[in-house]
Amino acid sequence: MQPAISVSNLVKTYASGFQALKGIDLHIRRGEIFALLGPNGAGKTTLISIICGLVKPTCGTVLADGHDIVRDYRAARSKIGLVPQELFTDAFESVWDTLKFSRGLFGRRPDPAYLEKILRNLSLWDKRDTRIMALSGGMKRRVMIAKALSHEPLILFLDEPTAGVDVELRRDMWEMVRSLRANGVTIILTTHYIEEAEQIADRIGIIHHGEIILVEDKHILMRKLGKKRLTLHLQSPLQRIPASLADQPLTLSADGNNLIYTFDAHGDTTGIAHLLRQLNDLEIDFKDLHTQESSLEEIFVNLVGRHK
Ligand SMILES: Nc1ncnc2c1ncn2[C@@H]1O[C@H](COP(=O)(O)OP(=O)(O)OP(=O)(O)O)[C@@H](O)[C@H]1O
Repeated sequence: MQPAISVSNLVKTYASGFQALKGIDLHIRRGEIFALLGPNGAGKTTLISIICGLVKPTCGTVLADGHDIVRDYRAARSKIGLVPQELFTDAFESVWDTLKFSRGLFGRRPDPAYLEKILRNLSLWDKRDTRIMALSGGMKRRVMIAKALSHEPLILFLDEPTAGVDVELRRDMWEMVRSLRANGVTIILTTHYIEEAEQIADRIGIIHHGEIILVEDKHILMRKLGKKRLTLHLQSPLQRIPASLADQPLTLSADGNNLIYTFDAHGDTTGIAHLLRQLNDLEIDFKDLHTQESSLEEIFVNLVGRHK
């Protein structure tokens, strides 16, 4: 099947001479939720802005649902909904008129029932006649989402959708994202809340210094790069890690009460049995122990750190 978005050898050099994207290749599958992660300044917004036709690429091609975003801009753009990072919309218009106008811009026939459904899903129906300027920040953000959906796009971009929004809106948003995906919409989101990507995304892409350094199925990524941690709660605190354990991947908590052992969950051996024997020989007793898997956040920090 043709990908929802195909990006090939995409380069962006800004007028300042700064190269924000250095030859990106990326294929977004139909109907997936793709989380694009990267530190500040990595190039996420630049990439999204090019795909949505807001910024001109220096070279390379982007196809949205098979349409070239430069040569066949209108067709490509009509497939895409964008919820930008910044809030901007016509302050004097009512919510309803804004949506109606936005749908019309894409040449779509009026469909009040569809617009009503979006507004109800976003808890904006009661505000349909309110001018945008009279809405709270969170409601304005909901309007941005409603606007992005007004022309029934196949592909939805959410650029930092939950930055500064309250818990309720965040929950509504993820519920909506899941139901859009169930209806076949492809969703690409950027977020700084990596635990959100961990919860919601099917695949993860990591961009760093204008390059895609990894694209992977979330579960595979976590299995491949995830580490496990064994924490031993000691009977009596240690001052320091004994010299005979120096070659072990151990850390001691600041209060000396916990020894933390990191191991590869998928290696042939974990080394735990050996460690426990060593502790026994050293007469280091523990009251309790527990294991924990590393989060996507830890994997991310580790990967980005390695590509500094
Ligand atoms: N108009 C511009 N002219 C020159 N440089 C720019 C321009 N817009 C962005 N940049 C630079 O390009 C790089 C990528 O910026 P971009 O906004 O795409 O990053 P980002 O990954 O979205 O970051 P953030 O997480 O902070 O939103 C940054 O170094 C930025 O300073």
